[in-house]
Amino acid sequence: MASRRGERDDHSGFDRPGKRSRPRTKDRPDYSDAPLGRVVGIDRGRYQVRSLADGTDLTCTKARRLGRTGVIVGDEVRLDGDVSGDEGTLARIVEVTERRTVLRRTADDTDPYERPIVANADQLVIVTALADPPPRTGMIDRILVAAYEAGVTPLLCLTKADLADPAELLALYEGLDIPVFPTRPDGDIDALQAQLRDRVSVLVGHSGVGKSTLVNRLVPGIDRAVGHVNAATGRGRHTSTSAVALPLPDGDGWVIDTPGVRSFGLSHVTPDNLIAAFPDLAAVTVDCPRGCEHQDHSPECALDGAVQRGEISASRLVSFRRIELSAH
Ligand SMILES: Nc1nc2c(ncn2[C@@H]2O[C@H](COP(=O)(O)OP(=O)(O)OP(=O)(O)O)[C@@H](O)[C@H]2O)c(=O)[nH]1
Ligand SMILES: [Zn+2]
Repeated sequence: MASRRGERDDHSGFDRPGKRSRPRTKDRPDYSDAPLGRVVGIDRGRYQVRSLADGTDLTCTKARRLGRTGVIVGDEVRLDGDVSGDEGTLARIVEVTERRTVLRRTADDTDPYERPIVANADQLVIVTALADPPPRTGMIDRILVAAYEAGVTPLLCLTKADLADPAELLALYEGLDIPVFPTRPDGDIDALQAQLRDRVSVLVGHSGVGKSTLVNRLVPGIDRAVGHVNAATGRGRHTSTSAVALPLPDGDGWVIDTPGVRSFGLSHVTPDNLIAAFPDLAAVTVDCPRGCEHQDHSPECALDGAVQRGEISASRLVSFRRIELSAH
């Protein structure tokens, strides 16, 4: 049973029915002075946590009452147990502090199972190759929606600028006020580094776009495995398997690398939330008929009139209507 000992939760008894007569908050130990750490990786039930006090790397278990998926990469957590970080020791996560942001996705638009992927990111870097594999604007739009829904500021990093000109793609997004950073092997990444400095930035992109290559440049010495794009499918191998937070060498910033994704499901986003991710359009829809779905076929949708009068850009409306939430 030695291997299970680390999983035990001394406080799980507080959930027993007989103990409910007093308010539960009073039953809980007060962890407000317990040391803080940031979850930097999760692997087979063990949590890698970096102490916020002294930077020590700790291996942790999790209090059972936090639930099966209650702790995600980027979480700031309170720790109990052995926080020495010495070889073979285990600390325990006893509390997750309130998340400033939560990035979620679903496997596809019909998947009812929402996967929170990263907590507390300030920025979301959408990593898209300009070629090999070719850019998929539908995917960019979807990740943008997820970013707005999460309360995270989106940026666009366009890799492989040595292979194709970014102009065409940039034209599509010029009205969106999103910072754009083209990268190429023979160019510097100073502007991107300045944007990431002192912030927590999560990198999201299709497999094979060059995300690992980028992380290796941002965090020298980290040595993320670089895959190879399959010539037939244009897809990369899934060389990374779970999100991992890496400290940037200069300043207090972090990048959180996520596994390459092939799709970005939004079944957790309702149509109301979707329009909220397009604030310029949302302002116009107050003039729509009741129950308007704001689509091409929607009679008297106020968005069409606003485009005709030049009040909103046509490409913004196209971008919005391209995202069909099939689950609703
Ligand atoms: N020409 C060119 N090739 C690049 C560039 N960046 C990355 N590559 C190549 O693209 C391929 C995929 O790069 P990775 O960094 O493994 O891509 P990834 O997005 O991490 O892919 P997964 O690990 O599958 O998620 C590798 O062969 C890289 O050498 C670039 O800016 N220009
Ligand atoms: Zn409408």
